[in-house]
Amino acid sequence: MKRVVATGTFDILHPGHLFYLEESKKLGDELHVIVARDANVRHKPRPVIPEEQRLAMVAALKPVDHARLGDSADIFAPIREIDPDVITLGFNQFFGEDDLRRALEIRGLRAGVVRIGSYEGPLSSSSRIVAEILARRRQP
Ligand SMILES: Cc1cc2nc3c(=O)[nH]c(=O)nc-3n(C[C@H](O)[C@H](O)[C@H](O)COP(=O)(O)O)c2cc1C
Ligand SMILES: Nc1ncnc2c1ncn2[C@@H]1O[C@H](COP(=O)(O)OP(=O)(O)OP(=O)(O)O)[C@@H](O)[C@H]1O
Repeated sequence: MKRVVATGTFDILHPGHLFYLEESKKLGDELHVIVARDANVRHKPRPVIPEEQRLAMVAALKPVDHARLGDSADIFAPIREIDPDVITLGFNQFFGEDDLRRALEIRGLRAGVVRIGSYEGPLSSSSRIVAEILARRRQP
């Protein structure tokens, strides 16, 4: 049984998320998704949707076998528990592949790392959807 781990914030779901999760699932038999904790999303504006609600929506997607909230303090704690064969990185995730490989090796974790490509849809970005809503609802 080959386990794959995908990660992300998944604030406002769109086809790019689905593409990333479908491509991740193709790399193994069981897809586990780690959803970022609200408090850990510091590299961009805080998510609009609370973490439990983001988790519930991700868990309901077809390619997803298991979804959980990430650890608050140690991002490698869920990886130790799941013990995946592969960890996928999305096209715009800030972790470098080699940095992640090194961090896993130092901790004695055996997972390989695969970068997934991007899906080019018109509104395939949570932040672009938020910007579009703000633009359309702005008072004249
Ligand atoms: C291997 C790996 C494990 C992660 N584990 C956690 C975790 O336990 N808790 C958490 O809050 N975020 C975790 N993250 C980070 C988020 O899931 C997400 O990748 C990060 O916030 C970047 O968000 P983005 O999808 O908006 O680029 C992990 C990321 C990676 C690559
Ligand atoms: N258009 C897309 N094509 C492929 N993968 C995507 C796409 N959008 C997001 N992903 C991937 O889905 C995962 C979760 O993405 P995230 O929650 O950061 O959404 P996002 O739409 O990129 O957010 P934001 O627009 O706020 O940066 C990440 O691994 C990310 O690379």
